[in-house]
Amino acid sequence: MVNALLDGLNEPQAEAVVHSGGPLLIVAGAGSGKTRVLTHRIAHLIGDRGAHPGEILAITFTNKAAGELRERLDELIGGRARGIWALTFHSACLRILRREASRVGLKSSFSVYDADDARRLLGHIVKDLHLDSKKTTPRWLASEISRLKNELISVEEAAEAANDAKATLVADIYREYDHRLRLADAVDFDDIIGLTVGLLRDFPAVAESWRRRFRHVLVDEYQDTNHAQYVFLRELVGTGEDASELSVVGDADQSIYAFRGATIRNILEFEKDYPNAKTVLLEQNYRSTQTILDAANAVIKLNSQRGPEKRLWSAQGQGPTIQGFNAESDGGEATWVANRIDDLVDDGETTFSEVAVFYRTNAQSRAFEEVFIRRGIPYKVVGGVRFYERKEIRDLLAYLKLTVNPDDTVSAQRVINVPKRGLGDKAVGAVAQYAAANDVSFAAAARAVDDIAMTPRARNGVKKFTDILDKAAKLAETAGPDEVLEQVLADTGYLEELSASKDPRDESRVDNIQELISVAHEFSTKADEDAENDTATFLEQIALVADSDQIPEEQGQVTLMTLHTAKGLEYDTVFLTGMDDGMFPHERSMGKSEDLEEERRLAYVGLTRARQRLFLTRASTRSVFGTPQFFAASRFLGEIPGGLVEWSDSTPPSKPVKFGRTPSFGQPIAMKDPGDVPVVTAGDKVEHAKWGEGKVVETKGSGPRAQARIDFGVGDPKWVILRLAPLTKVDS
Ligand SMILES: Nc1ncnc2c1ncn2[C@@H]1O[C@H](COP(=O)(O)OP(=O)(O)OP(=O)(O)O)[C@@H](O)[C@H]1O
Ligand SMILES: [Mg+2]
Repeated sequence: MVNALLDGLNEPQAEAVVHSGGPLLIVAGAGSGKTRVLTHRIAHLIGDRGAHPGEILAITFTNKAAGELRERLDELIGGRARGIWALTFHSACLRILRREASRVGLKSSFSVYDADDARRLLGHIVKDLHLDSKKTTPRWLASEISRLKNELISVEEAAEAANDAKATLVADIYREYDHRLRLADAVDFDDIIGLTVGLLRDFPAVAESWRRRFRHVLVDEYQDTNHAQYVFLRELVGTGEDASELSVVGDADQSIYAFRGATIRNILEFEKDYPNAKTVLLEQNYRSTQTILDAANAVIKLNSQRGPEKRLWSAQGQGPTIQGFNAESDGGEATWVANRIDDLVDDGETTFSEVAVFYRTNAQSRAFEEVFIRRGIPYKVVGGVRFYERKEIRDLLAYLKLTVNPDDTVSAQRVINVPKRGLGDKAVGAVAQYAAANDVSFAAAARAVDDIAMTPRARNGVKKFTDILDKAAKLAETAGPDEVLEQVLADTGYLEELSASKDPRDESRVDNIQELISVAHEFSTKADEDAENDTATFLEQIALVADSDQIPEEQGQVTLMTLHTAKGLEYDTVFLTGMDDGMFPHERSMGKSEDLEEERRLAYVGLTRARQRLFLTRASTRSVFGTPQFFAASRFLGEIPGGLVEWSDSTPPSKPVKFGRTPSFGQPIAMKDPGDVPVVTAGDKVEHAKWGEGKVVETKGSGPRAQARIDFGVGDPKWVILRLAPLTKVDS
């Protein structure tokens, strides 16, 4: 057994696998087998050290990664792997919370609010407190409160620490938000971790029993843990005599979730936090060619905030040179990428499923999708607007959530008048007011509708709503989520409303609902013996899907995703696109050096996903909100040694394209020579080929970025890029 598990591991890897006793830290660069070591270590614990699978908690960054870990273990040690908890932080803490709910003041049927629910709840609060929702946006509040929760700062501590108007406002809303969450018997994502920490801290006996249960805790991607997750691990594992064995693997250079509170501190100071820790360094990369590694190393070297110096090397040889392409437009960039993919697949060099296209932000997928559809290149976009974020799906899930937790206020307010039941804002407001005055949940208030002043028609509507909920809740006691959904659809007339609609989008909504019912049906009839298949579990699974959980299982599709989602994955062929300053590094991150370093780590993550072939592409103009804008090459490109990349350019534009529409693919828009760019100032008269005569209102930028806002007498004044616009100055 020992040999079988250690076969195919190098010396430090094997050392990490068999290490026993104190805490273990494996720090190493990308592709050095960290995840592989973790998997082998678990197999070793069970196979050679006699650990019971139930004693193992393995924390991965996504549910998909957890699934893969289980699969790999199945290969290594067979069915015995089933009892281990291979979960994300959120799934693991949620399981613990469900079992101990009453101790933290929750019912075991509590709801999980995702980001959208949380923002809605904050929206209600902003409205009820008569705050300006443009200045105090729910999105901003959500991120402020999330930051506090990730730091484990309680409502009281936030209020105490608040020393200016802004912090006081946030603290006040934090208090109200938490109060309303508890009234709704709901937790948000950050609470899942925070409440579990509270549980372990406040109930030493509970902490001890979980510690006895999980004798081995293993964490992948440790560099992306935030403070709350760090404390959770500490509390769970313990530090005394009875501490469990903690093994973490990570790479400070791949920490890319600072915006969610992740802090490299956790990995940099592991040895301080756990003084008897053993540290293992891995230096051989098994994933990529030396060329790819050289490029990645050259970029990351420029960061000042780093872990121990790593010398990552590959035995795979130099491999092909990196290919770079300077496109004139984002459409041209996408066309070039499609051409390369077609060539590689035609030549039998790779398959579609071994190709990934990365970009910085979700919106960038559109240009690629358009070209791929035209070309018949099969693809799948990971992330973006997700199935479970669609309106009709969220509506139905709201009903489903209410069957499990009748106090779920955000869900109740969402669907009390969906489909329409003759309830105006006034009636809904009256119910909400009653709820606030009596400190009960919205749905509880709806049930007391006889005590609330409103028109008989509205009262009837409310009663119809609570009747539907009661009936659905009753069915949910014995039936699966698919049957409950079908009954809700029948009772509410939701489908009829969609069918009667003339909006063409409503047709696809009906398809989506069908899809949801199929998913629910599949879930309900799942044969897996130890799987729970009640509605609450179904909802939980949906609430915790992460972007990278949707990576295609079926073969034969190119994968399109953001760089953040690409973490931990690998592909034969990788296209890193949108390599323009302002796109990547992202515009918002170019100011502060620590933000720029985070972007550089993201570049490092992207570059190191490639096994064989790496392509870097950019475009000098991109359509931003329908208007072409000029971009300079990403500074990261300049950081890669020239000899590693072979650049090519698109052919210069032959004929000018009319300004004012998105440049079409492969048809770059014309740019004036610098000498021909009109120089204008406010007050100047100009003539535009399409819009006619206008007057310059203001100007900004200089050189190739010079822009002017021009009033053409119709609509709002328009911003144009002087280098691109078919515009001449008119002497007056
Ligand atoms: N000793 C080894 N022999 C052969 N292949 C290996 C060895 N160690 C790792 N690999 C392979 O190298 C690739 C990278 O390994 P793995 O994904 O575990 O690296 P990682 O350090 O977790 O990377 P990342 O930092 O990107 O998460 C995988 O395909 C893995 O199977
Ligand atoms: Mg990994």
